[in-house]
Amino acid sequence: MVLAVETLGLRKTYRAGRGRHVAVHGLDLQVPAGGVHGFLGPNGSGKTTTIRMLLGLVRADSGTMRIFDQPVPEQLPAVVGRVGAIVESPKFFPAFTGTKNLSLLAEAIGAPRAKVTEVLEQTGLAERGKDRYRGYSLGMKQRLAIAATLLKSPDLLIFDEPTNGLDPAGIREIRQTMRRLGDQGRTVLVSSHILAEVEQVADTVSIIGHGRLLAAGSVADVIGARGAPAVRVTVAQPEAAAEILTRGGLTVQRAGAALQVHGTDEPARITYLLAQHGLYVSELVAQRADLESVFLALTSGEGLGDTHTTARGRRRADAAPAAPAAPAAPPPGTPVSDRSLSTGGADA
Ligand SMILES: Nc1ncnc2c1ncn2[C@@H]1O[C@H](COP(=O)(O)OP(=O)(O)OP(=O)(O)O)[C@@H](O)[C@H]1O
Repeated sequence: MVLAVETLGLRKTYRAGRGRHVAVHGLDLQVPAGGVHGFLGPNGSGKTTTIRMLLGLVRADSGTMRIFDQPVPEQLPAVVGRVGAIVESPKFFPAFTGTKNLSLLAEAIGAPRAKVTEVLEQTGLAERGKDRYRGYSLGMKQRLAIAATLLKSPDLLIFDEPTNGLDPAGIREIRQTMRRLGDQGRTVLVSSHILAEVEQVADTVSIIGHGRLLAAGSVADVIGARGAPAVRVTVAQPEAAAEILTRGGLTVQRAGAALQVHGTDEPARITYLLAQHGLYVSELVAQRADLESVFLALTSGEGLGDTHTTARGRRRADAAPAAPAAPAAPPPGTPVSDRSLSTGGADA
């Protein structure tokens, strides 16, 4: 597999009080060349720090990084022409049109004028190029930022949370733009903590928590390996029901007032176990496995997972990261170590 980006044992610590906080913790990342790669993790899991290290904006403590097989940051000047990134909101002149803003940038980097029209088309802004930037919606502003990165025809595009603050229509536009770029054979590395949008657009994903890789591979592989279907159960006494189902060998998570039950795809087994103890369900919904459920299971304890009951019936509000009750063996093409699935949080 040809890789656009590869990191090995990447580590970054920041000073925190008298000690150090581990932001990126021995991260092994592999981004295949061509297509859209979702770089997923909860807030504070180390996505931005990783991207900033790749772009030479922050120095790594240890580990290696390669972009298109060139070691970076050492060889960054050799590959930077092939890389376009949006890490922070770029600055445009509000009183100038989109076209004018892009023309100025094109001139600055020596890109041909025809390129401006081309990138406006690629980002779906052709119709609005003559409008002033200050009248653009947030989604259009973000697409203009993407258009600006496309001026130099990069092979690798790195977007850090590109849909932050956008409404659903804006999110869809960015998603379509990323998909179009991936279909053109470019590599799009997009970080996000919003699963639904990434699941629809990504070919492959890496999921991180506390700066470690928790799962990676194609979206189908990652869901297939860990996204066992769940059943959502609403019952009058959820605490008692959770105990009973856990004793019955099922894995139970609290999901608001309801329970999320893994370990069986037979809802009848759940009703049977509960009815034996005089508990009757008011609602039972079999749920499709998706990236979101995998993500929540892998990152429970990272601040996103719900309180859940363990096999011993203990309630843990802050379980160790990556603690699905029975982690499946990593499927082929899933460079995940058991260590990263079973160890605790950052050891700053
Ligand atoms: N300059 C810095 N100094 C100190 N700590 C930092 C710095 N930058 C990031 N951190 C810490 O490092 C950890 C990782 O942060 P990072 O921004 O990389 O995560 P993230 O996954 O991108 O999160 P988000 O989605 O919120 O942007 C966090 O605990 C953060 O507080």
